[in-house]
Amino acid sequence: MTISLISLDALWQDARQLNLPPLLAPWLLEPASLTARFKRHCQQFRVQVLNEQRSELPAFLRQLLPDTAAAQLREVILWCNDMPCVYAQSWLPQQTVTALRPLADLGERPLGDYIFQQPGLQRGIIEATQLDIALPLLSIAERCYARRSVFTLNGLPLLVAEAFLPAVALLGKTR
Ligand SMILES: C=C(O[C@@H]1C=C(C(=O)O)C=C[C@H]1O)C(=O)O
Repeated sequence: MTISLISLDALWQDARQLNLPPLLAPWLLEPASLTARFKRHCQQFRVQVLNEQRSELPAFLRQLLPDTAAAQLREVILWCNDMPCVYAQSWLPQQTVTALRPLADLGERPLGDYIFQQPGLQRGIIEATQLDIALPLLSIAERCYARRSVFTLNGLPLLVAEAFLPAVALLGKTR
């Protein structure tokens, strides 16, 4: 069984009910595409793919993605002006990837650039938590705020989780 680089098994709560740090709150609560928000804040934005493979869904995600046996796991770093800003972990159920072929070979194309263009996109509630993120290759070992939500595209689900790395606080608060 393959596992993700980082386990996001934590106590997740509705982000609107949490007392979030003022500098991070606009990022954690962003209802639209995080990719689009970063592109507004950065001269250079890019996606670094860390891992993309078919995986068994971890038990702690089964309630969020019921009826999902296998999924495509995608782990990326979002870079803004050469600073690592987000570690993202997405779980794309096999039935969703089969129906929406571009999800099968995104490569360095941001997931958000695809899903936010699809008519019929719906987003569930945004949950948030704090958890330890260790990315030795980037010399990162931090307790970070993270968010996650389930998207549905014409009824087909996928889960996106994003952990905000320390560099995000340097990006300022302008929209
Ligand atoms: C869902 C979005 O896509 C972003 C890009 C991701 C990717 O390319 O894997 C993952 C999470 C998001 O930060 C978004 O832009 O909101």
